[in-house]
This record gives sequence, C-alpha cells and structure tokens, in this order.
Amino acid sequence: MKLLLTNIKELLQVRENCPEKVSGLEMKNLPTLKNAWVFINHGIIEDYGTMDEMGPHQGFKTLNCSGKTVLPAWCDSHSHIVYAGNREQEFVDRINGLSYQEIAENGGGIVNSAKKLQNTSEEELYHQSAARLEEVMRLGTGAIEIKSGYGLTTDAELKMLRVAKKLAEEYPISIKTTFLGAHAIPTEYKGNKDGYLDLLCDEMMPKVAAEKLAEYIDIFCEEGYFSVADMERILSEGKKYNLIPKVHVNQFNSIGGIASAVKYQALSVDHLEVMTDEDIAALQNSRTMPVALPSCSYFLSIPYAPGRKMIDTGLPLALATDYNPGSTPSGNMNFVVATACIKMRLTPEEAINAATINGAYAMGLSKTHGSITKGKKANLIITKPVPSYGYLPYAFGSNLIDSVIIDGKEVK
Ligand SMILES: N=CN[C@@H](CCC(=O)O)C(=O)O
Ligand SMILES: [Zn+2]
Repeated sequence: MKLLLTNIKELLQVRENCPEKVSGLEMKNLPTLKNAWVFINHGIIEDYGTMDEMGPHQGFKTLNCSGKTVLPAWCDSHSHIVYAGNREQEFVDRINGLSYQEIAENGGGIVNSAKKLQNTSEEELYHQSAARLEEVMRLGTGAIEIKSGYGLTTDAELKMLRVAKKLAEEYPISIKTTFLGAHAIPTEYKGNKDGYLDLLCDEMMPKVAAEKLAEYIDIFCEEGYFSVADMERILSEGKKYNLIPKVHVNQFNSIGGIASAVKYQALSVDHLEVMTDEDIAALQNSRTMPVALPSCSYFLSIPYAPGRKMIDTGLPLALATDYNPGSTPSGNMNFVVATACIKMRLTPEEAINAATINGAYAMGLSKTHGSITKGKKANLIITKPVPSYGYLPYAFGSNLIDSVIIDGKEVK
C-alpha cells in the first residue's frame, strides 16, 4: 500500500543519515522540515521533501496534513504490559499512607501480580494485554519492549513471553521481548533466594532460549530484591544464551548496579531515580543507554531521574513508560514526554529525541525506527493542528494526536 502525506506544517526528526543515538548537546538539535511531504510505500518511508519540490504523485491515497505536525511514532523501550488484573487496591493503600516498599513487604507488589497471573489462562492474558497494546498504539507508540517478570514460576514466565510473542505476530507494532524472571523473590522461595536463582539459571533460562522467547535479560537490582552479585550471576548466565542485558537499577537506592551493568555491556540501565556522581561517571563513554521513567516517579511520588544533569554531563538519555500494574499503570508516551519537560527540565527537542531515536537504540531498533529517514519503518504520529512542536509537552494532558500510522497503515 502506498500513502502520501502532503502539506505537513512541520515534519520532525528528519535525518538523512540518522545516528544510532544522540548524546549531551546533540540532544538539543531536532532537525525539521517545514511545509513538507512524506511518501510511504509498503510500510517504509520511501521519500520526503518540501512541497515546493514535490513531483507528481498519482494513483494512491493522499492525506492532507495542513496545519499538522508529523513525527516518528514513539519508541517505548521499557514496559510490562503483559499482566493480569490490576493493583488498584494498593493504589488506595498508598493514598492512605502505606509506602510502595511496605506494601511489597506485606505480600503485595510484584508477588501479588504474580499470583493473579499464575491463575489467569494464556488466552485471557493475551486478551487483557492486547487491549493495552491497542491503547498505546492509538497514543502514538510504534515500537515497544515487553518484559516478563509477573510469572515467577517457569510455566507462568513462559506463558507471559508466549503472549508477548503472539502480540508481535498479530499486531503491526514492533515488539521486543525481555526475560525478567529475576523481578522479585516468589513467596515459595522466601528465605531461599539462591534456590530461586538456581531455578532461573538451570530451568527457566534454557527454556526461554530454546523457544527463542526473549532477546534481552533483565533483573531488578535493588535492596530487598536482587543484589549486584545476583545481577552478575544472572547476566553472565544470560550471556551463554546471547541474552543482552537491560536492567532495572537505582530506583530506590544506589548499590553499584550501574557500574556492573556497564561492565556486562548492558544495552540500557533503567529507572535511575537515585543517582550518585559515581553512577553518572560509570556511564560515560559506554554504549549503555540510561533510560528514565518519569510516569513511575509521578505515580509513586518518588524522585525523578536527574535527566538534566545526565544530559549536561554529555550522556544520552531515553524516555520510556514502564507501563505496569504497580508503579505505572499508564502507557502514555505523550505524558512521559511532557513530564520529562515539566519535571526533569528537558527541552521539547531533548524529550522528543529521548522518546524516538534514543528509545529505538534502547531496544536495538536504531536502524529501522526513531526518525524520518529513507528506508526506515513508516511509523508516524500526525498531530491535530498545533502552533509548534513545543506545544505538545506544553499542553500536557490534552489529546493532540489526530492519527497514528504504523507499518504504513492508519491505526483504527
Ligand atoms: N521496579 C520494578 N518493577 C516495576 C514495577 C513492579 C510492580 O510494582 O509491579 C517497575 O519497573 O517499576
Ligand atoms: Zn520496569
């Protein structure tokens, strides 16, 4: 199918040769074309330019984007959208004074979601997860990473990943999967963390690898969950199966996980709400992408990752949702971008770079996603008429999306 977008008021993130990521001062640069067109052929951006130099195009659908802005669809590199039910009661418990950590210590939190998921059929889990995926596609997400980690038994972890894989087959959105068996210590292994690590290494990982269910491996490296030594064990075991690390670190405490993740050549380190100067230094000159999750900070009322400081020291930064039932029941990347500007002091240019090019990098999709570049996937957001792109984060909470194109087709 061929599709021509014409009279685009401003086309964002136009890169003839797109870098794999943008860092530091480069993040302030958002190249655009005014009064532009884009030609899409079979799901790929074939060509683009300005209206004054557009040749004749006939015989296929044309969308007049007069007054509208067009940008690459969001690249959400961190989500947990395959889960069962919700944790609305814990939300109310927090309003009434309990902390996220206290709820987890009382048997709530991740193990609560695991119980629900273990008792949910694969079909029902697919149905619930597909509804979330459809929701985020309508909100402009064109590529998403999905983690396991709410199973915590071999069967339930495999069930989660099979559901994520089935979503990838059924929907046009690009999906990458991550094995996060080391998300929490299941109730049956309380006091026997090493026993659970043995299960992860000896039973779960070989099965995940044999069925090719994941490309990435994750672990929640945090006090009360898994230590840096546990992380090193999981990541080095994962290496045997070519599972690339993408890890949860520094959400509540800095315990040395970042330096270790960099040592293990992690593709990304995610959360980063609590960062020491040593943590920031460990990321310098590495290929590891720091990923901030501002909706999580918003929902839990915890500090925001020091994105401004990280970019000012020359680091790249990606933004993602963390969509999950406990800490972030929202998959809205528009809110993420606005919140990064409002609370982390990123400029609109930096936030859009973080949610497109750098998000694509954090899921190994730099070559195909994240910019308007010939040959890349035609995953685009068409906004309603807006005065300028800075208006998108400025008017936070307004729905400014007119339509979304994924794989060259309009999302219904
Ligand atoms: N922090 C670890 N894992 C998830 C949330 C887990 C939950 O509360 O269900 C996160 O990234 O925020
Ligand atoms: Zn997460």
